[in-house]
Amino acid sequence: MTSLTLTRPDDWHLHLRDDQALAAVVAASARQMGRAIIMPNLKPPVTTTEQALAYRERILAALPEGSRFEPLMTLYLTDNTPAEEIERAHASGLVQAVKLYPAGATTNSDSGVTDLAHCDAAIAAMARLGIPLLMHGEVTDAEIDIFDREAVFIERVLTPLLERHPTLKVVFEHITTADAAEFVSSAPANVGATITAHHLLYNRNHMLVGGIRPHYYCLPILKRERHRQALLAAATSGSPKFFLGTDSAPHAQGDKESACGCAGAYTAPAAIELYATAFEEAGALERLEGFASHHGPDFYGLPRNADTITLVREPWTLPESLPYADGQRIVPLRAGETLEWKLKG
Ligand SMILES: NC(=O)N[C@@H](CC(=O)O)C(=O)O
Ligand SMILES: [Zn+2]
Ligand SMILES: [Zn+2]
Repeated sequence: MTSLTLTRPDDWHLHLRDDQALAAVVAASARQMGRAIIMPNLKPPVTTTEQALAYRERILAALPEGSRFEPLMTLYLTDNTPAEEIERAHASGLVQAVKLYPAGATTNSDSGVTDLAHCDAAIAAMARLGIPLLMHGEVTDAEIDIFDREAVFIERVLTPLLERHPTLKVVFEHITTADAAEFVSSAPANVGATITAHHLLYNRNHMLVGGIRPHYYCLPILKRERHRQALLAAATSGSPKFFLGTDSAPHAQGDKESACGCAGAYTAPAAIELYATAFEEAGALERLEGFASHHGPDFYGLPRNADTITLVREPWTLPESLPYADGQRIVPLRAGETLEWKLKG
């Protein structure tokens, strides 16, 4: 196969940051994706509908001329989010989901939820209004090993939540384990999951063998090969529960290449090409369109995109770094390496 045309994909998990960083990264997603679910973990976090709508305006203002990219906004759930805020979000028509960060789990999650019991009224409103809860699915207890935090989250947080709110739409974000893939596969239709390109392409050896490679460090952390294989099987299974969410998470080069480096992989510049690489490796390129372009909008109850993109088999090399905020640079995942597939146009 030398060319592949797909319904235009959407990114169901994207970090765009703000200000100069936003201006530096938004075009990379807008040229590939029709829409994206925009993560609310800014400093300070996007906790109200009013803030989400203002952030949306800043994103639209940062887009290249003529772009039709649509940011789908989210609210950052806190211990104090009132049910009325969920109602305002729903009434706006522009806020599509609410994001759960367990307090301290990841980048800018300090204002996150300490115990879901505090959020019961807000979650009941979400279940009633059909607003999905997007979850960073890791526990944060110091005694739980970082490689086990996702599996323990299923047992301690996700299972009891779904018992209490069985009709709540839940997206288990950026899943990284066989445990999560199995849980979602056997859950009812209101439970879906996003899978990143980097978790389909890499295991923890890529990050740690022959030197520590900070650009592969993200949360949830890369797992062992058995888990990567389970994620590939889920993504290429054709199941409508699994869809594309890059979790492209830009951090300046200096903040990654540091004695205490930030978590996050910047994959937006070659997102669809990275997914095509993973699907081809699994011998399942014909399943890419469902995963990238159909399952997400179907889950969210939104129309599929009406236009298409074309990938061509044309090797190209990702730049070593790209311009970022305040004169800094940013290193995309696979920097300086060659990709077989290239987005046309
Ligand atoms: N994935 C990451 O490693 N980092 C994300 C936060 C997140 O999605 O957990 C970020 O905002 O940098
Ligand atoms: Zn996360
Ligand atoms: Zn993320």
